[in-house]
Amino acid sequence: MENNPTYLFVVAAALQDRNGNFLLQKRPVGKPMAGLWEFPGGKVEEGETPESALTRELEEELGIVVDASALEPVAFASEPLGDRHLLLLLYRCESWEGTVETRESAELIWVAAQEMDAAEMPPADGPLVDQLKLLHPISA
Ligand SMILES: Nc1nc2c([nH]c(=O)n2[C@H]2C[C@H](O)[C@@H](COP(=O)(O)OP(=O)(O)OP(=O)(O)O)O2)c(=O)[nH]1
Repeated sequence: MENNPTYLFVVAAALQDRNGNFLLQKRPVGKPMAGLWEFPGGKVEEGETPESALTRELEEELGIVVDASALEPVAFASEPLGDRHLLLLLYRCESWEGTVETRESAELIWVAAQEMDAAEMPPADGPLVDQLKLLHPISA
């Protein structure tokens, strides 16, 4: 799908800590939409499932190991992005191995879904944030 000229296929994670806050990272200088806050993740590459792509991205970007079974689908976005069409799958994840730390010099913040409106995010993310606000509190 990565090379499909029509679709940009992206996966992202709403990592949730014990306080119920979610992780956002700042898109680095040099990338499109630099400076906006986003959910960690990235493009699905050829031969990957969405879940294997996301576990790869989380290890590359944050140094954590996530089991695909811990990825809970919560929302998706489907909208034009430049001359392509973005399909973004968002998963919630509450458990991982390792300590979250940026591997790509990105700024990280933990923030409640209810407070995410204050963070400037890509246009596709607004409805995703709305879905996070509706989620039940984290499991015991
Ligand atoms: N990771 C992420 N990407 C998002 C979000 N919202 C949103 O519109 N996007 C878009 C921005 C980009 O066009 C695309 C992700 O591409 P990217 O370039 O960051 O992915 P990547 O990590 O695979 O990057 P690269 O290896 O190509 O440098 O999805 C979001 O919340 N998280």
